[in-house]
Amino acid sequence: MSDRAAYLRVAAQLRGNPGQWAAYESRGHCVVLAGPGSGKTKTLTAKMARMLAEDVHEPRGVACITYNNECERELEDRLAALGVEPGGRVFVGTVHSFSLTQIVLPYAKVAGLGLPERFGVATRAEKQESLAEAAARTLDEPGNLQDLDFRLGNYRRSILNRDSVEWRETDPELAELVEAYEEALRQRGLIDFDDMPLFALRALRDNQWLQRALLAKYPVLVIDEYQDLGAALHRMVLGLCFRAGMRLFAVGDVDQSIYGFTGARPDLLRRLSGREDVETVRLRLNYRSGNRIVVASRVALGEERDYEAADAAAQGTVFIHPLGGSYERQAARVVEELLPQVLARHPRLSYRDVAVLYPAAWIGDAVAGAAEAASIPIVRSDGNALYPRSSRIMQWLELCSQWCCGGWRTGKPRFTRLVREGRRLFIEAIHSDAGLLDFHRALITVLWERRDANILLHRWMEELRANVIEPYASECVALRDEIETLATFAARVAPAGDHAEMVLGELSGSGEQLDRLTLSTLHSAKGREFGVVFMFGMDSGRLPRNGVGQQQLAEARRLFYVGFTRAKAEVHLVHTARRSSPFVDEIEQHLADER
Ligand SMILES: Nc1ncnc2c1ncn2[C@@H]1O[C@H](COP(=O)(O)OP(=O)(O)OP(=O)(O)O)[C@@H](O)[C@H]1O
Repeated sequence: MSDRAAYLRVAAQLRGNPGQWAAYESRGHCVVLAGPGSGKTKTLTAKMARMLAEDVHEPRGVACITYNNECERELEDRLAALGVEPGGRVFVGTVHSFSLTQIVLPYAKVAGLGLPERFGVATRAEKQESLAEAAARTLDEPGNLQDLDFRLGNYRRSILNRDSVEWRETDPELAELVEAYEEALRQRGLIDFDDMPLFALRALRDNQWLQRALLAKYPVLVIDEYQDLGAALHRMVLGLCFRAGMRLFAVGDVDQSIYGFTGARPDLLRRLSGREDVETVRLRLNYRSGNRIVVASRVALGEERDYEAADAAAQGTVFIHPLGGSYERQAARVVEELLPQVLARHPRLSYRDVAVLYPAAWIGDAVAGAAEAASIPIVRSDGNALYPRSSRIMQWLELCSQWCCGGWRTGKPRFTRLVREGRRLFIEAIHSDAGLLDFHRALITVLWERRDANILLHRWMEELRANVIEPYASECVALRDEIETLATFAARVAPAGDHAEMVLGELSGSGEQLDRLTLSTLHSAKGREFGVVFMFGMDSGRLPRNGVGQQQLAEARRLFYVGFTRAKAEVHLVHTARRSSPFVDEIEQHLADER
């Protein structure tokens, strides 16, 4: 299951760092608390590979939970390098997918959750419809539905006990709205994303045997990015690990908590590490960034930390660029002037080592436009991307396209991976080895005939959708929103769509296209690293936004810190002339003091 030689090689690196080694050698509950680039994920993945090989015997396995699909993708890539493949005895996924696939779907009926036999996961449109109905029923003036959705989500995520006074009295109107909304969903035979961990918690709380069943399957629970995972997961951890007996290995950094608006609670990580039955390990060395970047990042955070660069010889550089004009003009300067200078300074780097990070997707439009005008290939992770890169079905489609564009010859990716990932995706529809064989056959039949990077994407997708995706997805309740995402994308590449000319090679990012400049929101860059990072749009009023309260201000600062600490060799802070963010001003002052 894991590649012993590979994880032992990593272990040899961890041995040189007493903290990493202590975590790797830990026997009981262990929490690693450390700053950016300190090797939390490296330690976690090596530890997981080791546990699968040495501590946890087949058929038992390890469940690994992380924040979102993007983080899952990063983890899976890193685990794959250690020979650990998700599926079977290894679960890797978000708290929502853990709740749905490991608890709610298999046990809803026996755990008495009161869900109909064939419930579905609501699409965006169905959620909106249910919310509109609930708002019309319970509120005199429903107002903006998007605002309501946001407030309702926060309320559901933050107050978990529905029988409590807190639930009824903190905001009685909102509590009533939530209940009406959930009722409207249930009448349609649906649950939504926030329901998943809530139902899972309820099932675990009311059924001791279910906790034991999970323990039997997964004696170890591994959690990455704990600071952003919220109250529901924390409750699950308390029950599963400290009462039922699962062993916990968690990593996180409260300074990188950037999802307060979705219910993240960094204090829960502090509480966890404060427990007497948990071994807490702290790491100080930053293996990613040059020393100047590490020192400046402490200024960016605005709090004293004792972090330092692991390699004192690597200095790193911080640049500040006040640029005039619109974001479009500024983006053109970045792409046409600054980027070539970077690549000239670092001949070993190419586009794939550089990221442009920005506070909001619409600012990314300017950068994407400039890159396109300069014929620079990009890969974009934000809400205005052609499709959400976090979508599981789109990730699988990318893999399939890579196989068709040469992977069938090079083994990158191997066909077995397409089948394995497909099985995870359509898990509700593939029940047996014979079923898996049918899936394998259907997939190879479609893909083998379409191994051509120049084929129009809509042609390729039409066949795949008709012969593989639709027959299997129709049986999967967990995939309904993913299918909606796929349909939106399919419409854009269809003959009447705005990307009708797109060919398969563009989806796969194959060949030369694999060397692409990363464009991402600061949020989506979490957990990643690049040789050079441009932080674009670092203007006052954008980061932080105008008029925000103390908590949001602190979170904006942490977001700036997260972006800053993605860089190994260079950070470029790009802002509109005379409109710099106060965070940029602080760095500028620090650089001036250093001189
Ligand atoms: N002991 C080590 N020896 C050499 N390189 C290391 C060591 N530990 C970590 N690294 C390298 O440091 C970089 C950062 O590691 P990793 O991504 O695991 O850090 P992290 O703590 O998860 O970062 P972040 O919280 O910023 O996402 C990676 O390139 C990793 O390979």
